[in-house]
This record gives sequence, structure tokens and C-alpha cells, in this order.
Amino acid sequence: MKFSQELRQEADSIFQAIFEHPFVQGIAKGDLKKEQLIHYVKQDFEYLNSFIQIYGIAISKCDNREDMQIFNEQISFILNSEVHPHNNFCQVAGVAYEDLQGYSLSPSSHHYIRHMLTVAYSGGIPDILAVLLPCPWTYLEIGKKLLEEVNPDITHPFYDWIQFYGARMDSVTDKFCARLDELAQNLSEKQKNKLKEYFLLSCQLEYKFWDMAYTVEEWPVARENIKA
Ligand SMILES: Cc1ncc(C[n+]2csc(CCO)c2C)c(N)n1
Repeated sequence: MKFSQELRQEADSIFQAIFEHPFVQGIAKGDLKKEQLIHYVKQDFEYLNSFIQIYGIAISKCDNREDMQIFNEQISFILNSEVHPHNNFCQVAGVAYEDLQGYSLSPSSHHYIRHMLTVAYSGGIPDILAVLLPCPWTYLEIGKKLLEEVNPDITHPFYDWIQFYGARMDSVTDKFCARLDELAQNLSEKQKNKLKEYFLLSCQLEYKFWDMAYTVEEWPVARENIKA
């Protein structure tokens, strides 16, 4: 079995829990509250900024143009394309995207971003691929499942979101898996187990991110909702 298939198999219960999460089910039913959508976009805007920076760290560690190309493409994808699903949530919530940018991180997004940054700073390309992979992979499967199960028409409030993630995530997920499988062939069992831990923790934190948005999670002691 390929290393990426092993990762997917071990994470299956987390993937299933993500599909059943009330925020994801709320996208399917179109019944999310305005505050939940706003909290998601505020936090995800900052998450994506960090994701771009992590790709920058990854590029600084590449020793060949092909790997640089994979990460470089993804920076452009986030900057130019990933604004569409955010705009969909903003439209449904009735708020301007610009007003949701620059907020400080909630506990779970803070945790997730610090996890990715620690691995990016301390690890090599296989570590970085393993820690980042749950991001496109869980969204790919959520998008596909919602396309199948909801089969939304243009009147569905989250039509654009579902179409975007259902159709646009195969390529990056396949590229990350193929490169990780190639690199894993030269790794020891101990090294592969470390990558598995990174991958599984990112899957758990994907779940926590949905939960953070659904519960509008904040720090235990409220502060002014100041911009970062
Ligand atoms: C918490 C969270 N996880 C995953 C994504 C989806 N996503 C973010 S960046 C990217 C492209 C990868 O190169 C994808 C698919 C998201 N928006 N927010």
C-alpha cells in the first residue's frame, strides 16, 4: 500500500467525524448562522495568510525546481482563487470581505497554525507535505461528498463553495500524495511514523477548526475583538 493510502486509512475515523460535523452539515443544509460564517471567514483569512507563508518556508527548503513549482502554484491558487469560497460565505452573511480581515486568532486556529509552522521550520519537504496534506485532502472529500449528496443547484446558498471544493482540489491533493509517496520510499519506519503523527494531528485540527467556527470559539477571558 502507498504511504499516502496508509495515512488516509489511519485518519478515516477523523475524516468521517469531519463529514458529520454540524458546520459541514450546515453547509449541506444551508442553515448556518451569520455569526458562524463570519467567524469562519475571519479565522480562515488568517489561516490562509499563514499557509502562504508556510509555502514560502517550504520553497526555501527545496533542492529542485519541480518541488518549488508545486509550492509556488499553490501560493497563486490561495491568493487568486481561494477568495471565491470566502466571498460565498460573506455574501450569505451579508458582510463585506474586507471587514473580516486582520483579526486575532482563536485558540483552535492558533493551535493549527503553530503546529504547521513548527513542522515547517524544523522539518524537511516530506514533513511539510505530511503536515499540509489534510488541508486540501479533507476539503476535496467534503466537496465531493456534498456534490454527490446535496447535488446543489444554483439556488443553494453554498452552491459556489461546494462547486469550488468539489472540483478544484484533486490536482493539489494528487501532487502532494505522489511526491510524498516518492520521498517516503527512502525513509525509515521511525521517520514515517513521525510523518503520520504530523498528518493525524493536522486532521484533528481540521476538525477543531470546523468546531471553532460552529461554536464561535473565543479565548476564555474575553478581550475587545480588536484587529491583530
Ligand atoms: C482550515 C482550512 N483547511 C483547509 C482549507 C482549504 N485550503 C486551504 S489552502 C488550500 C490550498 C492548498 O494548497 C486549501 C485547499 C481551508 N480554506 N481552511
